[in-house]
This record gives sequence, structure tokens and C-alpha cells, in this order.
Amino acid sequence: MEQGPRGGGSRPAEPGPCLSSQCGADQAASVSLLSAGGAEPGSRTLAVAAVLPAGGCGERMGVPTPKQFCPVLERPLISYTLQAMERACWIKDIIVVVTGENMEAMENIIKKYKHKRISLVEAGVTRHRSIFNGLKALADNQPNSRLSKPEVVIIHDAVRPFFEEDILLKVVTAAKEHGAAGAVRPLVSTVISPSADGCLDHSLERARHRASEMPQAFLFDVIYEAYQQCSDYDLEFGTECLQLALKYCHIKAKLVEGSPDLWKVTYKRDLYAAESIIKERISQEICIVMDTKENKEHISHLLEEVLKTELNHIHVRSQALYNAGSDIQHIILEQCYNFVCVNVKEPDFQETQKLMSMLEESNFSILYSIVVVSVHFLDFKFASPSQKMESLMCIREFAKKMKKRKVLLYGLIINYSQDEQKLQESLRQGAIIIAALIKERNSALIGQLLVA
Ligand SMILES: Nc1ccn([C@@H]2O[C@H](COP(=O)(O)OP(=O)(O)OP(=O)(O)O)[C@@H](O)[C@H]2O)c(=O)n1
Ligand SMILES: O=P(O)(O)OC[C@@H](O)[C@@H](O)[C@@H](O)CO
Repeated sequence: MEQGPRGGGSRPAEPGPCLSSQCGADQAASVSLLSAGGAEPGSRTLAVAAVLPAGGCGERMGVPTPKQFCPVLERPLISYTLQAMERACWIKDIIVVVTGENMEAMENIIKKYKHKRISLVEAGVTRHRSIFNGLKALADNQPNSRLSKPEVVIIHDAVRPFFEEDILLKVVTAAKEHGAAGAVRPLVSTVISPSADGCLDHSLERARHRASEMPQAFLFDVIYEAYQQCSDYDLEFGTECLQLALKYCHIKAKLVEGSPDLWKVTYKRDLYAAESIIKERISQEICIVMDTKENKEHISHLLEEVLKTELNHIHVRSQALYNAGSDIQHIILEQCYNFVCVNVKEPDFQETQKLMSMLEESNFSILYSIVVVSVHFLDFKFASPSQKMESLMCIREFAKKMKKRKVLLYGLIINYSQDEQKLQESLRQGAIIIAALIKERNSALIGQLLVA
């Protein structure tokens, strides 16, 4: 582990700004794009590594925990960035640069969320110094290091979790050709230059300028040389790696238009935005689990159809509970983290308990919590919801137990009226409640029984 300068410490004088197990995009396309000889079949694949600076203190976030470790849906922000980077299976090493005091916390995150290909390096007192420490770990002359020098290195802030594999491919491919490349975005605000007396000196024409985002990529020798030549002033106060390649290696980086999601988590509002985006992304698929799929008139299928109609932006699939163990694992691997379990058998809760056992037996993804809505039907004309609730009170203890396994269990009683119109209305209300439970994933509501 590189012993760079201790992390944290003094800050620059002016207040510098302190996604599945299978490879992402078509792997064949990635490999041909990255083969050293271009797309020639069978040519050598490009050696690519990534450096993720994560040694900051997150001053602008305004909380004691450095923002890269702040929880989003009960999981540290940096884990989402690592998950996204790991989708690119052609990146051979991911160097995460953290302060000495956060080394153990980072090791625990890597272990808990089973991140791979990660090496830790100690941060510097500025971002540039941290990046430089990461590059040194990859340079050839490291004693006892299992790391080898890559041809191209990606540099990506650990607090930018929302990027797809295609932007990585684009900047790496461009860097291979131009020596350096970086993602850019249109400016939202106009950039102005103030005069010494704090008045407007001039403004830049917004359409002719861009915001520099991440990821960036460089021929390793280019950016390593730039950092070795870098002045102390630049190491202390600089904010732009592309500028270092230009200033010290005369390399003009290729600018690559990026997607709107490349923003950096900087202020507290960005954490709320990140949580909302992640919730949106993992609530796009629902699996309705039922005792059997044969009887199409069965209430489960009526509920399935209403879910499809009412939640038309969500993909609804169905699964027979019988002998579904291996299917459940597969469903989760296909990024479905939401289950609606229809209970029709006596005693109550039987189907849900069976599903829970299957979930417990499957080593399902620890990256996201699993939502299970246990649905029960009752004709309110013949029995009151409160009577049903009495028989379902076991859900509360069960929910507490499953929370430890990252399963959020909610109960829903739907009025199974003999009146067709009333039944449809109850099913519609039930669908709306299910959508809300899945979208919000609020652990404060686990074990509660809602009524539609
Ligand atoms: N000495 C430092 C400072 C920053 N970073 C990292 O560089 C990335 C982008 O920097 P920034 O958003 O400025 O993070 P902080 O410096 O933590 O934020 P602030 O400026 O608000 O303190 C972050 O992942 C941050 O952890 C780093 O590795 N080493
Ligand atoms: O200055 P900060 O440490 O907030 O961010 C560093 C970089 O992310 C930022 O400068 C981008 O413009 C890319 O260079």
C-alpha cells in the first residue's frame, strides 16, 4: 500500500472544491474497441486501470462523515461508484485512494459488498496529490506490488457514481488515440470573470464553453510524466488533470460529450438526488409471486393485470411459488429487487413465509435491499380488516428478522369484494400502495399492515 502523505490536513488557500455481476456493455464490443491494434481480430487487449480519488473530507457537504462514505439507502456512496466501475470487466485494477484514517473503513466496505480488483493507496492533502499517489502505485518500479503499469489509466472521482460503461469506453478509446480524453457537459450557468474590485469584468460565451466532468482517461506515461513535472502550486491548487497533460506534456485532450448523470456529489442536496435516482432505478421491475400460474381467473392474475395497467412504466413479471428457489436467485440476478407475494392459502402468511425461506437460502445481492409486499385478500363484507390484522400480527416480528437480511417486508390487505367494480377499485388502490412501498423502500414501515 503506497505510503503517500497523510490524508486530510491543510486545504488549498482558496476554497477548492474539497449499477450486476455480468460485464456491462457487450463484452465482445468492448474488447474489440480496446484491442491495442484497433479492431483487428485476436489482437492484444489494452491494459486499462482506474484511479478513484476518495481522500477528501467533503467540507461542502457539511457533515462529519466524508461524503464518499455517506450512506445512500444504507450503503456508502463509494460502493455505488465501485459497482459501476466493476461493470467494466476490462479494467484490470481499480486503485482507490483514501486517507490513512479511512483505510480500515474502506477495507470493510470492499469486504461487505464483495468489490473486486480493488487496491488501496493512501491519499494526499489535495486531490491532485491523491491522484498522483494512485498513479505511483501503478508505475512500474513499485516493490512487492502485484499491480502492473497499464497503457491507459482512467481517473474518476469516487463521488461520481452515475456513469455507464459506454462513457468509459469512449474516453479510453479517445485517450489511446489522443493521449488524453475527458467527459464534458454543457454549462448550466454562465461563467463570468470578476474584476479586482468584485465587479463584472467579462462573461464567457456559454455556448462556446463546457463543464469538465469525469471520467477522464490518459495514456499512463502521459499523465504520470505530467504529475512528475507538476509544480507544487499546481499540486496544491489545481483542479483539472486535463490541464496538467496540456501544460506539462503538450497533449490536447479529446473532449467527449457525456450524459447528464456524470455530476459530482458535492452538497447535501446531491445526496438526496443520488438516493432518489437509485430508488428510481431499482423500482423498475416487480415480480408477483403466486401459488400457481395455471388458473388465469385467479385473483393473483387479476392483481397482476392491474399492476401492469396502473404501473405501466414498471415491468411486471410473475413466478409460481412452487419449486421457485433457483428462479428466485435468477430473478434477482436480473436486477429485480421487488416481490409481491399473494397469500391465498390457510393459515395466513404461508406463501410469504415460503418466499422468505427461499430468499434466506439464496445469497441474493447485498447491494440493494429486497422489497417483499405480502398481499392478503379479505371480503370486508364478511369479516373486518382488524380481525385479519390480528392473524397477521406475526408479520412484525418476521419483518424485524428479515430486515437484518436486507429484506423490507410490508403487509397489504385488499378488499376481495364480490362486487366487480369494488374489487377493481380495491385492486387499483392496492397497486398504488405497492408502487409507493417499492419506490420509497422506507424501513420505518416494515412489518406494517396497510389496507386497500
Ligand atoms: N485530498 C483529496 C481531496 C479530494 N479527493 C477526492 O477528489 C474527489 C473530488 O473532490 P471534491 O468533490 O472536492 O471532494 P472533497 O475535497 O472531499 O470536497 P470538499 O472540497 O467539499 O471538501 C472526491 O472523491 C474526493 O474524495 C481526494 O482524493 N483527495
Ligand atoms: O474541484 P473538485 O475537487 O470539487 O473536483 C475536481 C474535479 O472533479 C473537477 O475539477 C472537474 O472539473 C474535473 O476536473
